[in-house]
This record gives sequence, structure tokens and C-alpha cells, in this order.
Amino acid sequence: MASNTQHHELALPRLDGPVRLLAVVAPYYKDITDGLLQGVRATADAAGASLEVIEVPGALEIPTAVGLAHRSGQYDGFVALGCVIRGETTHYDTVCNDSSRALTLLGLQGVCLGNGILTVETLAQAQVRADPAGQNKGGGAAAAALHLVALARRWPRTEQTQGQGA
Ligand SMILES: Nc1c(NC[C@H](O)[C@H](O)[C@H](O)CO)[nH]c(=O)[nH]c1=O
Ligand SMILES: CC(=O)[C@@H](O)COP(=O)(O)O
Repeated sequence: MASNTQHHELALPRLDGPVRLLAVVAPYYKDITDGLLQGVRATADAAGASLEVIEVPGALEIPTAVGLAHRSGQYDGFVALGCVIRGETTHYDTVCNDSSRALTLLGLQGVCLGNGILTVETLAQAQVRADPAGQNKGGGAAAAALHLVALARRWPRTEQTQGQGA
């Protein structure tokens, strides 16, 4: 099955003022998340954004950590990094679906985040996608977060929307 390696990538957005990113990493497969994080660092550097990194045990804990960090008000955007590889049971579906859905719900509440949690069948598939010189999914997730930060600054909260959403 052909992978979708050829796709259009937006140029990084112009960002007014400093951007503070937090990467929330689940190093369940540490070699994989190390590659993802390399990609995040390169994209953050290219955008002039600061980057802080924290770790959680697994992908299911990432959304909670993002929510906790967001309510501190210390970060402008978040990058979720993890790797979920199918095992023998249906737990794979739970981990993939619940982590991604929770991140989507955070985004819909106004949290600027990129999802770099790989959901794959094999370690080899993960390696290609985590490689900064390969599909660079980590860099892509960081770019996604930066685009949303730019949009959040384009449409700041108003008096009417203060207190709504994240
Ligand atoms: N199987 C994988 C997991 N499982 C662990 C869960 O994410 C979670 O930490 C646990 O259920 C306790 O709440 N996590 C991954 O990141 N990748 C996997 O392949
Ligand atoms: C994705 C998972 O949760 C997986 O690692 C669990 O493996 P298994 O389904 O064999 O218990």
C-alpha cells in the first residue's frame, strides 16, 4: 500500500512576538519519540519558538497533561508526541481513539496543539514517520501547533468570549 509521503506542506506562519511551545512526550517507544522530538526542535528553532519538554507514561496520559499545562497559562501551543503500535488485543484501538479524540476536544476548546502520536501496525512504519529526514511527523505536528497559535493571535478573545472555551 503506498504511503501518503507526498503532500502539500504550508510554509511556517509569521508569528508576532515570542511563542512558547510545550512538547508532551510519551516515550513508550523512546527511539521513536526521540526522532519525533528532533523534528519538533528543528521546526521550533526555524520559527524562533521556545520549546519545553515533559514526559508522561503513555499516549493516554498526553491529553490530560496538555490540559493541565494549558490551564497554567505558561504556553502558547502544545505538541503531542507518542507512538502506539498494535498488539494482540483491542487495547490499541482504545489508546489510539481515546488519545486522539481527547486532543481534538482540547483543540475545539481553543487549545493550540499538533498531534504527533503515531498509530501504526509495525515498528518499521513508526521509524519512517518519526525520522526527521523521513516523513518528519514530529516536525509536522509542531508546524500544526504554530499555525494554530498564529490563528489564535489573529482572532484574540473579546470581552464577549472571555471565559468561554480553553
Ligand atoms: N500500548 C501503548 C500504550 N499503552 C499505555 C497507555 O497509553 C497508558 O499509559 C496506560 O493504559 C495507563 O493509563 N501507550 C503508548 O503510548 N503506546 C502504546 O503502544
Ligand atoms: C497499543 C497497546 O495498548 C498494546 O501495546 C497493548 O498490547 P496488547 O494488545 O498485546 O496487550
